[in-house]
Amino acid sequence: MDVSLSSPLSRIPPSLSLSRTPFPPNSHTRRSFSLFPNPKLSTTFPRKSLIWRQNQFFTVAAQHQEQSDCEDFVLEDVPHLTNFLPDLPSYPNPLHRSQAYAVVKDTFVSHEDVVAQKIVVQKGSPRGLHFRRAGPREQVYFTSEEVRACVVTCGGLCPGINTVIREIVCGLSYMYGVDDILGIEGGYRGFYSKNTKKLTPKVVNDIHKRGGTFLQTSRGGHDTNKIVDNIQDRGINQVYIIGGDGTQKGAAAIYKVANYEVEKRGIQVAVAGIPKTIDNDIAVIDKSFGFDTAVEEAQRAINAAHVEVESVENGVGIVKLMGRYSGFIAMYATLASRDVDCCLIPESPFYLEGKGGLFEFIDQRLKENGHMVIVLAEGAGQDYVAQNMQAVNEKDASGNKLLLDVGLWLNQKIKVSRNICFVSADPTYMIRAIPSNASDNIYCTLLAHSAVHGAMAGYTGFTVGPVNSRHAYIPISSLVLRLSLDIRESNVKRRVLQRVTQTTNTVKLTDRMWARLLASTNQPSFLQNNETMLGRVDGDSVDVGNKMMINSKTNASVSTVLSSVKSSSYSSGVQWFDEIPVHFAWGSNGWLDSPARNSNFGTV
Ligand SMILES: Nc1ncnc2c1ncn2[C@@H]1O[C@H](COP(=O)(O)OP(=O)(O)O)[C@@H](O)[C@H]1O
Ligand SMILES: O=P(O)(O)OC[C@H]1O[C@](O)(COP(=O)(O)O)[C@@H](O)[C@@H]1O
Repeated sequence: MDVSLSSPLSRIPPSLSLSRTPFPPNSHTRRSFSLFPNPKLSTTFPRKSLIWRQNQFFTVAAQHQEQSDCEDFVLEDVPHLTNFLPDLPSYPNPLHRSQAYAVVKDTFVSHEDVVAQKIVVQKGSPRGLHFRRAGPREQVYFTSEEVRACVVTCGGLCPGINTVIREIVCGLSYMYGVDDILGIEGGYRGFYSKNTKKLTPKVVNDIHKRGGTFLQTSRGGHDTNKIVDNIQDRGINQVYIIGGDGTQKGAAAIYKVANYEVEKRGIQVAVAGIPKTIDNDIAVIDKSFGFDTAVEEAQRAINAAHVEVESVENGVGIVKLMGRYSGFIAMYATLASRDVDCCLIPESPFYLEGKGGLFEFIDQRLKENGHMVIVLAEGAGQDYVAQNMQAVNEKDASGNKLLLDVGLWLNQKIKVSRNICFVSADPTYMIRAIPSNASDNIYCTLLAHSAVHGAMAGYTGFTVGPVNSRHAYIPISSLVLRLSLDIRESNVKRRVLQRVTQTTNTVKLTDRMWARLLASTNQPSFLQNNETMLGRVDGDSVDVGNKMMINSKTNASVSTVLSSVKSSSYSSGVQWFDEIPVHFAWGSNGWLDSPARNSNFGTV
C-alpha cells in the first residue's frame, strides 16, 4: 500500500505542502535576544548578563563586570543542520495544512520558547539553565519526498519501546508525508550487519500492544565509522535512536562523526535520541518512559510476596527489582505499595550487624508483625556482596559491569541463625518485558512526535524529554567553553559536556523523596552519624554540572572571537575551534535588547 496516499498530507497538493520557498539560511542564529520581550521582566531583572550556549557547543559563560542583582539566564541550545550546511533551504511546515492541527491556536512553537531546568526558585535566584521547547516549527529543512529516516533500538528492554517506534513511523507519515522509513534491526550492529526492514503505519499498527522491541536490540557492536558509512551509503538523513545512556553516548558519537565531519562526508543527517531506560537513570529529563509501567508491575510481585509471608510464621520475603546504579523502581514501588518494610537501593549503603543494622530491624519487625517484605534493587550493596562472594569482574558486551546476586546473598545471610520461612521473588525481567500502560503510551507518543518535529525542523544531536513536564530538546553533547570573569585575560576553560549522559540520575539521599520513603517504612536510614557516609551523601548530591572548572590553557582563537564580538553592537554566527563549530551571539544592548541595560560585555 502506498502510505502517502492514505495520509492526510497526501491530500495536499505537493506544491502547497512543501514549497521550495527558501528560508533565510541560519536565520535562527540571527535572532536578537528578545527571548522574553515582556517589559515587566526587563525592569525586574536589570543589567543581567547573558549566557548563550548554542548548539552542541555550549557557548561561553561571561559575567558583566558590574554585578547584576540577578544571575544569568542560560540557554543550552541544540545544534542545527544549518550550522554545518549554511545554505540548506527551508520550507513551510506541512502542518500548516494539516487537518489535525487546523483549529489549533499555536500549532508552531516559537523560536523564543524555552523550558527552565529549575522550576522552584526564590526571588533573586539565578534564572538558570534553559532548553529549547520541543514541538513543530514554522519552517522545516526537509521535504517529505527527500526524507529517508531510520529507527534503531539499543540496550535493555523497557515497556513502551514499540509505542515509540510506532509513533515515529506514524508521526513522520501522517504529519509530514514521509514514506521512506527503515527499521534497523538488532541495535547498533544492525546498521552494518543486517538488512533493514521497511516501516509503514500498517506494519507498525499493532506493535504497541506487545512488549519488547519490534526491531530487536543488542548490547555492544557500536562501530561509529561503520555506522556512519552505512548511514551515508543508504542515503539516510534522519536517524532516530531509542536507548539508554550507553545508546545516547553512541548517538553523540554518530552525530559527531556525521555532522562535524560534514565537510569530509558531506552528509545532511539529523540525529535524534529518544531516552529509554527502565532504571529511570537518565539525567535532565523528568522520567523515562516505561518507568511507570515497571513500577505498576512491581506491585504485583510485592503483593504476591506479601501474601506469602503473612500466611506463614516468621515469613520474610525478598523482592528483587531492576536498578543497576539507581534505585528509582525500588523506591517508587515501595512508596506505592505500603506492604514493604524495608527498601534497599544502590545509593544508600547498608550494613547487616549491630545497632541500626538490617538484622536488628528484621528481628524487630518479625517480633512486631510476624512477617516482613524487603524490596531490593539489584545494584544495592554490591561492594558488600563482593567482600563476601567470589567477585568476578565481568562486563557485558556494552561494557556494563555484571552485578553479583544481592538477593541470593541476602537470603543466605538472613537465614543463618533465624527460624524463618523465606520467600524470594525475582521479577526483574518480568517488569520490563511487558507492554506499556496507558500513561506511558501517551508519554511515548509525545516523545516520538517531539523527535520527529525536531528532526524535520533541522535540529540534530539532540535528545528529547520532559523537563519539568514540558518537552524540550536537550543537546546530547556540548563543547563547554568557559571564560574567566575578565574577558581580557582570555582565560578560557573548556571541556566536552555530555549533557544527557555526563551524570546518572540517582536517588538523592538528601532529597525529600528518600526521606518520605524512610518515614513511610520506618526502616533504618543506615547513616548513623557515619561521617564518611554522610560525606559521600553530601558529595553525591552536588550537581556535577556545577563542578565544571576545567584546567586548560588559554585558547587564543576563542579570545579573538570574543574580542571581535565585543566590538560590535550585535553579532552572531559560527566560529570554528579545533575543527569544532562554536555558535555565538552577543548584543551590545545586553539582556532583552533594552538600551537601558547596556552591557558592553557580551557573551558568546
Ligand atoms: N561510550 C559509548 N560510545 C559509543 N557507544 C556506546 C557507548 N556506550 C554504550 N554504547 C553502545 O550503546 C548500545 C547500548 O548500550 P547499553 O549500555 O548496553 O544500554 P543502554 O543504552 O540502555 O544504557 C550498545 O550497542 C553499546 O555498544
Ligand atoms: O540482562 P540485561 O539485558 O543485560 O539487562 C540487565 C540490566 O538492564 C537494565 O534493565 C538497564 O538496562 P538499560 O540501561 O539498557 O536500559 C538494568 O536494570 C539491568 O541491570
